[in-house]
Amino acid sequence: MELKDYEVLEQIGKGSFGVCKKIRRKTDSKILVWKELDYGLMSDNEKQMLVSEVNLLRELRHEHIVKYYQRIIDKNTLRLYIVMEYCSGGDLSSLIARQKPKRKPFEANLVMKWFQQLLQALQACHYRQKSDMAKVIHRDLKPGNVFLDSSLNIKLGDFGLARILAHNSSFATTFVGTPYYMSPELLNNEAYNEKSDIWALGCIIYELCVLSPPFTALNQSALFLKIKAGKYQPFSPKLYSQDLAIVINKMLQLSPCSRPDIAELISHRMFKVAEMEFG
Ligand SMILES: CN(C)CCCNS(=O)(=O)c1cccc(Nc2nc(OCC3CCCCC3)c3[nH]cnc3n2)c1
Repeated sequence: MELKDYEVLEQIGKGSFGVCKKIRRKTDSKILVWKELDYGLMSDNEKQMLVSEVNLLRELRHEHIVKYYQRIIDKNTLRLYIVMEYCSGGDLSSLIARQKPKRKPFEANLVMKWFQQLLQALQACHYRQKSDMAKVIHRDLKPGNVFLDSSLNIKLGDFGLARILAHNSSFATTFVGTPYYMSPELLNNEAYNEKSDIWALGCIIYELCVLSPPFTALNQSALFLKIKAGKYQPFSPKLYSQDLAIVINKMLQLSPCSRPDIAELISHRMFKVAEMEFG
């Protein structure tokens, strides 16, 4: 397939990597998206990193990870197009923003479903990382990178791209969001590890229950102090199980080794109850 095999429908948004557009495949009218990246300003090293990130994207196949279809390189415009599945439910950050004015947090069953699906998606990534020692994918886990399909199932977005391009000065400066989900170890410039994802996931699940992240501040330095202090407003368990509140608290432990890992979380009894009730 080439660029001419697709029809551009509309621009969905702009990310640190470039532009995201909704497209239609002409052969079967399937709706997809592509992300356009300008690699014209990239050094050879950055291009190499981009190639390896895209190759990793191709290998991550999981029902709760956005499906990668193909990449198209346009040597005339020095642009890379990455074709992926379109998630009609949009991104979680927009969903939370729409839920907030209703002052009604998400249903407990929905939060547990999304929690379980996010854990399954992360497990697929971590497993992949383990088997391929060559490269650990840095995940930029945040609600804006978590999408939903038409049945409100989770589709974890393409994190690697944002990270790769963040190294590229021209990209890093233009799109800097507030790093609400940054873990204490990352603030201390320690190595990124799987437990950093557990922290970010804890922040996201907390936000689904409270409709705001556990750590907020008016500026970045105040936010960093709050994260390093690790103190946050406990959410009222009246809408959610005590188990959930305890698990989130463990995921937001300052020291990475005190946080549970994916395996512990996936097998937690709080998911069992849900399965028993709804089979
Ligand atoms: C029911 N409605 C209220 C739902 C509103 C929802 N419809 S919507 O307005 O077109 C809409 C909104 C946001 C996303 C999507 N689908 C989507 N977005 C992606 O990336 C967005 C991009 C990410 C980086 C920053 C800029 C935006 C994807 N990447 C791979 N697959 C993707 N799918 C659709």
